[in-house]
Amino acid sequence: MEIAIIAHDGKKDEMVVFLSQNLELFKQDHIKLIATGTTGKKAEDLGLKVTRMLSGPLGGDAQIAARVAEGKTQMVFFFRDPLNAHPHEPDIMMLMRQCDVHNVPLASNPATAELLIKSIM
Ligand SMILES: O=C(CO)COP(=O)(O)O
Repeated sequence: MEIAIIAHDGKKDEMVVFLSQNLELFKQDHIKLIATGTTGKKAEDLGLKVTRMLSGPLGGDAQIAARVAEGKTQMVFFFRDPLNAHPHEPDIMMLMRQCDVHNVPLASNPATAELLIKSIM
C-alpha cells in the first residue's frame, strides 16, 4: 500500500510526532511511503524508508496528485497549515481535489490522521 506524507512548515513538528507515534506501522514491508521533499527528509531522519518527490513549492504536491490520479497512492496524510499563505496553493488544491475525484482517503490534520491510521492497523 502506497501512503503519501506531506506537511507544511508550520505542521512539520506535528508530522514528526505523528510518524514517531506510528513508527512500527510505517516500517512494515507492505507499506511504501512517498513524501514531498522536506517532509520526506524529516521521515528519513526518523529511520523511515521514503521515496522523496520534489519539495512542495517546486512541484511535489503535483507529483503526488498525479500518483493519486493514476491509482498508485492509496492514502494521503497531508498536514496543512491553514494560517499561512502558500505560493503553490493551486498544487495543494489539485492534490486535495484528486483525492476527492478518486475517493482516496485524505487526512489534513493529526486528529483525522489518528482515526485513519487505526483503519490500517
Ligand atoms: O509544501 C508542501 C506541501 O504543500 C510540503 O513540501 P515540503 O515537504 O517539501 O516542505
